[in-house]
Amino acid sequence: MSSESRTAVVIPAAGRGVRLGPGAPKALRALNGTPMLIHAVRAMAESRAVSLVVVVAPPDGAAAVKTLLDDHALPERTDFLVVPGGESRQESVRAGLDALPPGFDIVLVHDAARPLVPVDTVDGVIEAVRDGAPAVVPALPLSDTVKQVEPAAEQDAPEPVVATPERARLRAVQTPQGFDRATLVRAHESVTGQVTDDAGMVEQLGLPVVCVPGHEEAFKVTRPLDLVLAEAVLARRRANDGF
Ligand SMILES: Nc1ccn([C@@H]2O[C@H](COP(=O)(O)OP(=O)(O)OP(=O)(O)O)[C@@H](O)[C@H]2O)c(=O)n1
Ligand SMILES: C[C@](O)(CO)[C@H](O)COP(=O)(O)O
Repeated sequence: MSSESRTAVVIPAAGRGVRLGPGAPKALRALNGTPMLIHAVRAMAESRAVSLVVVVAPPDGAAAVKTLLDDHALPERTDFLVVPGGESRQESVRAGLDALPPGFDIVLVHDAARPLVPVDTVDGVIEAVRDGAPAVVPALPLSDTVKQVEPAAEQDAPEPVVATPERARLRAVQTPQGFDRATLVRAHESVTGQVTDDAGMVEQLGLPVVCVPGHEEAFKVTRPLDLVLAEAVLARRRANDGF
């Protein structure tokens, strides 16, 4: 794939954010006064390689998300589309893919819930796809030892440990995940089971997926403590910009 290849990003933003607690859909909640989704959109549009961003809005919230995008300053070189999402992340990504116009050979899929990913991480993923990998995921080594368990039937009941995978061979994967468009479309057309990320669908096609370095600041806002961390990261960026 050449450096002439055009890149689009699909941002699934249709989740409710149940683990974050009661409130508006997660992507619309504020971080430092600005909706998480706007941070995520800006993070993608900061890459000069990205010329289209497709936002997948909560099913009944597409009009509100369009207004939100219109009301915030975003780079003029990037086009934006908004489509309604589905019941699962997988369905939402599929809705975004269906809305992609022709002419984009590289597609990134980026969680609205990872609003602070640095542009160097985004560019690293795009570069690896341009270099010929059909599927690329940013990833970090784990800090904790991981146990495989037999899940308990009751919440908080003790769970028997089945195995301890070798930590050095494990990675925690983030987004944006990057794909050769035809590969991602084929994965979404042919893989029907439950998956938790798009690269997992490509794996199921038997195609290679590679990891490139992720970034600590690309963490996913999932639980309330993550909001505290996200605001602290933004405060640190502001302080650094001040010097
Ligand atoms: N039906 C869904 C579910 C999730 N997502 C998006 O997928 C990303 C990752 O999902 P997650 O962090 O699990 O978000 P939620 O599903 O909102 O979280 P929860 O499971 O706590 O409800 C988020 O940007 C979320 O908006 C989506 O577009 N459509
Ligand atoms: C895609 C993802 O962010 C990669 O780590 C993650 O799998 C999404 O999981 P979620 O439980 O749907 O947030």
